[in-house]
Amino acid sequence: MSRRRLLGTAGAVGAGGLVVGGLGGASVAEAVREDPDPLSGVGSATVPFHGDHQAGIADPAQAHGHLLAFDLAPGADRKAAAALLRRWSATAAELAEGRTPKGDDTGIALDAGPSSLTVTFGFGRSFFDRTGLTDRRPAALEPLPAFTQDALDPKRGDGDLWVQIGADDALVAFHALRLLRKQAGDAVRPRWEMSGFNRTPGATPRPMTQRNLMGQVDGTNNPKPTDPDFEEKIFVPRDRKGPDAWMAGGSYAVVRRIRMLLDTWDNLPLERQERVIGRRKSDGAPLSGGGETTPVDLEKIGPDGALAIAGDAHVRVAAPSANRGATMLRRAFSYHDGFRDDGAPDAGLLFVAWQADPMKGFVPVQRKLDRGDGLSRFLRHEASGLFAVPGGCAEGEYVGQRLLEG
Ligand SMILES: C=CC1=C(C)c2cc3[nH]c(cc4nc(cc5[nH]c(cc1n2)c(C)c5CCC(=O)O)C(CCC(=O)O)=C4C)c(C)c3C=C
Ligand SMILES: [Fe+2]
Repeated sequence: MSRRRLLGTAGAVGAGGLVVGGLGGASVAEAVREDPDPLSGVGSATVPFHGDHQAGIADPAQAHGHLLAFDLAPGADRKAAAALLRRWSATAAELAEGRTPKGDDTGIALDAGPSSLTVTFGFGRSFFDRTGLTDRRPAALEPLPAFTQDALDPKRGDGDLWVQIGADDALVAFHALRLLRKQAGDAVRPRWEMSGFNRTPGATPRPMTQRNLMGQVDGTNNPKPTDPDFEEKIFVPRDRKGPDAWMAGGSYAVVRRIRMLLDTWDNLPLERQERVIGRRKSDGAPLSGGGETTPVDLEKIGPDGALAIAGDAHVRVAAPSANRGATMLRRAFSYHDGFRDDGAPDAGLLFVAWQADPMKGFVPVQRKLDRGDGLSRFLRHEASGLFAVPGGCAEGEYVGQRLLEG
């Protein structure tokens, strides 16, 4: 405690500095660093909450993630939902800046900086009926079609409200989860929660594309914010008109819990693993040649006279060029929830795909993968959700305000 001072009043020290949170009970004074040690790069990194788009979409996926869905409690109406989103937005904005919301006595994130915390809010299809807003429900929220290989658990899918939390520190991420849950009180009932992870920044000698639990470099051919058509493919146009004009600047999130049959996969020889994806495992380079970022050549014939990228290789079947340009931004977290009764790991990918319209992103691609993807033998789609994620808000506003007050 040598560098700390106990304050008799509640208060938070702002961004850049830090500190915050109480030490336990509500009557306990808050501990504040008088002369804080500088934060590491990871701890001090911030992602602004306010902006045209919500945070947690086009920025890199963090090391820790929580995906949560809530249903509105019986009797909670549009007004209650508006009050909740106002409160949640204010809290998310404060946390993203490294400030502690008034009254936070958890102490969970004490000492830590914002660590690239993002909180992203979305609405599920059922939200609109529950709040009397059915006529404002976007057509894009039509339920996803059933895919033949789906084995979905409805209790772990969909929901009225969806929250995605990401941070490069596990306690910072949990802190946000804890506060948002507390603030929601009786207005909502938790429906499902899934937690996941990615590689921690700084764990590799240089920044690299993530690896998934199958060991593959995953994310290479994602659309980039610098691509000329990125905005158009991923976000709803800013000049959107009609009943869902409130979605301007927003995006649609498809969330799939995809279990990997890791024991089966790990028994597959390397060469066959690479054939299934169409890329090298070591560095993610396409089997058609070059390095990780070399464009995939789907026409290339190998020395054996066969296609270098097999007919059922995942990258061939999923490629935009094979799906009339269908494009999505994949921003996933790995998960491991212990072991199943048969001893196999309950592990895989919390796959989150972002697009301006699911019918021009996830749906056509998944239809094709469902039929002809070599990777699907090693996967089980176990839960699914589709959420309308409104555009970002300015300071003093809240996410979803145009819907809830428009
Ligand atoms: C419906 C869309 C997709 C699902 C579901 C999906 C699941 C899934 N994918 C991997 C691993 C990799 N996917 C890769 C590329 C890739 N995947 C999709 C779509 C879905 N994947 C697309 C559109 C692409 C890009 C295709 C292209 O344009 O080349 C790759 C290669 C590296 C990369 O580009 O990211 C890997 C590896 C897993 C493990 C998985 C389910 C658990
Ligand atoms: Fe994929």
